Amino acid sequence: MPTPLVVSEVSKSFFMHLRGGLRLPVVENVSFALKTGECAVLGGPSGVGKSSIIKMLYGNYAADTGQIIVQHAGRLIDLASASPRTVLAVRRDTIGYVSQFLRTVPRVSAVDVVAEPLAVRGVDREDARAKARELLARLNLPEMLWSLPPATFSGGEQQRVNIARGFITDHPVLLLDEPTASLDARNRAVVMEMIGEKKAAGVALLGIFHDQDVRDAVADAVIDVTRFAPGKVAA
Ligand SMILES: Nc1ncnc2c1ncn2[C@@H]1O[C@H](COP(=O)(O)OP(=O)(O)OP(=O)(O)O)[C@@H](O)[C@H]1O
Repeated sequence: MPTPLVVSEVSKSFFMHLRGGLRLPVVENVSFALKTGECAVLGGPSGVGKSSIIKMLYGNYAADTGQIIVQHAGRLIDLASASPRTVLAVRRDTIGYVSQFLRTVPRVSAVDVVAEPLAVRGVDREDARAKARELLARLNLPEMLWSLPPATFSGGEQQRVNIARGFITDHPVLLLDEPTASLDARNRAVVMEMIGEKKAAGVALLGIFHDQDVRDAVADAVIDVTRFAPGKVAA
């Protein structure tokens, strides 16, 4: 089965410059591969480093050591040593990300927030908006909110805008950081269905899921992050 993303011996520490340069090791020797058409889930207790791993894969956090190899534009790229320009190109075309919280932009409507990733890839703006409306309707966001900026939306409404924005493109790799944390059962079910459709389309997904029922429904593989605790030799 094709592996669009391979993580090899990645380690990460945080340096607390305001605490006398204290070094906080978080994960060591992180190694796994994502498979096309499957959803892998990062497991382990709070604080073990799940979000930090996702953020390294998206280039938000730098890895200290190791490689993050992604198939991008017909080539293999090591994200751990890629230039910022390459990281941005990978984000536009290859790796999508649904973060836990929506970063709102003042005065931009929910529809345009969702449509933007398609628009930057050259899709006609009206076509992008039509697809955005379709996703917002599917995620049961009330139509009267579509033309408003999401800054004042509830936590669950903002999360649905964020999910629509992350799912609107056809990135071959999709990272999900607790996308269902603030959702009710009806909308959690919609997201589980959307994840199933991504798998069927051949997308490789990596997620963190707070809810056991969502995890059980979507996970093809569980990556236990306690294996990568500092001082342990990863199996
Ligand atoms: N930017 C940062 N600066 C300093 N320490 C950080 C930073 N980000 C994360 N950490 C620390 O790294 C450790 C792992 O955090 P991370 O958020 O990756 O854990 P997690 O497994 O996702 O936790 P949770 O399930 O609670 O979300 C924690 O001890 C956290 O305090």
